[in-house]
Amino acid sequence: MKAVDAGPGAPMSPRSFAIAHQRPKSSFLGCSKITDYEILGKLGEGTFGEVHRAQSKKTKAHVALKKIIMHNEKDGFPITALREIKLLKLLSHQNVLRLEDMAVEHPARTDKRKRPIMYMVTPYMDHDLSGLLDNPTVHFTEPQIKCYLLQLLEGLRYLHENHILHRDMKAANLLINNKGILQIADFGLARHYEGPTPKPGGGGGEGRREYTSLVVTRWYRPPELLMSLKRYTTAIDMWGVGCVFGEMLLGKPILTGESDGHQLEIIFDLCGTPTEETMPGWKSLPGAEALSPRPRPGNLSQRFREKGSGAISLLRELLKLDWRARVNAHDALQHPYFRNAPLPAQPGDLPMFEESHEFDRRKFHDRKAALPPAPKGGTVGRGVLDSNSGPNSGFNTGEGFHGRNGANGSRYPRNGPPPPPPGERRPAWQRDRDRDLPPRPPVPHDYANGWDGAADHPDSYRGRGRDGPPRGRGGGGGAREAPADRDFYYPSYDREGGGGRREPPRDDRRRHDWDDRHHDWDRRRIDYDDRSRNSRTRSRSRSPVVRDRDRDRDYRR
Ligand SMILES: Nc1ncnc2c1ncn2[C@@H]1O[C@H](COP(=O)(O)OP(=O)(O)OP(=O)(O)O)[C@@H](O)[C@H]1O
Repeated sequence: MKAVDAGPGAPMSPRSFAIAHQRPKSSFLGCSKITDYEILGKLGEGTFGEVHRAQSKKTKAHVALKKIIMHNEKDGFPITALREIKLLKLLSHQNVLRLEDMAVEHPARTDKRKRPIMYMVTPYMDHDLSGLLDNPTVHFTEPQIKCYLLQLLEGLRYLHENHILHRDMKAANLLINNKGILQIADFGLARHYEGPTPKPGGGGGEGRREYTSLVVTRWYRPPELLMSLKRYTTAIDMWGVGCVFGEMLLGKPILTGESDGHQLEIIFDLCGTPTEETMPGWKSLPGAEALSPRPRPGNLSQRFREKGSGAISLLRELLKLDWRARVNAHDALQHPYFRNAPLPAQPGDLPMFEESHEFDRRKFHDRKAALPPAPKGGTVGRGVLDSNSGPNSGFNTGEGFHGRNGANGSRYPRNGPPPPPPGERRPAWQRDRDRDLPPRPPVPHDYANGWDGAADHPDSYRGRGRDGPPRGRGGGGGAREAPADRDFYYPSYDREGGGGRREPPRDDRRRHDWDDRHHDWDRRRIDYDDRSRNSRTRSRSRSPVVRDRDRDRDYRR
């Protein structure tokens, strides 16, 4: 499909974008029944749903089914999921995951739930990059890294030229098949971008309007977002590409911050402390006011010295502190790194690997599984973990409409992760390997705090509703109910002595005021925590978010 650029002066509205991007009708099946697919096993558990592998009974093609879970049946089909579906239906590029069908599962007669469960159907991909990199038997060669990176940049150039911000660029969202094709997945946070599309030689350019800065998973979050820039650009995705590139080079994530403050610190360690030269105007960013980082030159060349000057040079371009000067996808594709030996491999020449998905590592390795997770929310929550059931569990069992079940909404029960289900796919290499990494970072607070999206355009692909106070349900560890007319998820902080999250008033003009008041309220909650617990209790019981904020405060001091 031809990229459509309305030109710098005339950004496209989501509606005109949709009209300009109609995919041929034949490329989308429509709505099938879940019984048209044979479920083969669980592939992943994202923030917003579970992903299962299945085979189409008609075509025999292997597919992935992403279950759209709803916390509350009465909330209806989540509008943010609708937006993700709508966007995915428009996109058509070799390096962007394609939505092929929607499948519906009607509840059994005996089932209490009334609404059907919907599944998004995409082609099955053998790996996600995160899972693949975690496999100790897999070692990427330089031509292979170049091949994946080229495909990632092609996919991103397509998205950016079409005014789409992905906003959750990370290795786990890059799917790879055994034909060597890489595809960008998970458009749950993507949105229409109203700024000018990046121009050759023009970096990311200047942002035109404000969006929420609480997007992108922490390890992949660029410094400008960590410092709360709201007028950001497509350059936020390019930072994520830099992190993924570094991760492919080193075989593990390169910036594994334990809190937002720590994340900034390690970015400064790598890229140098910002100055007016390297990041003009950084001091006036809202999140930088209290920062006085110790000066350091950055150690990028040192850390990647074995990877060659070409890789270092491209990495430097992608990990530029100054988002305006950060290389865009178009220019990155022209970087000499791809023209110098060893040349990029062709996808078809790449070796085949044992299938690997992030979920396997999370379930069997990652300490994240055992931690109380950061509050997560958004469109759809987490179903009950089908730990002790077969691969088809969750299908016609009614799980799709369950709420979250663990402490603080953990995907796991309070006592930590369950034992692996009998017979579930489990690559041998994942049983005996523990990597020395901190727990995976939480998804952006944005997912959790419905109000953050309020800064976004109403047409945002992940915009949030805004009116009315939430109806709290209280009770430790549970989710708070969202108002029926909205697709919010309110994580509960009751155990922390706070209440649930609140959301901004409907009136846009009051939104920013509200945000400020909300932050005050947040701070008060942290103070409350400090006062009300001795330090030992606190370190045991504070949620990661509150802990992060305390740590951030210390860093900022
Ligand atoms: N088409 C697919 N083929 C194979 N595996 C897939 C596919 N789609 C998703 N997965 C697996 O499921 C995981 C979660 O999928 P996805 O990122 O779309 O869900 P999410 O709920 O939005 O997750 P996140 O928490 O990252 O936002 C992926 O990391 C991947 O391992």
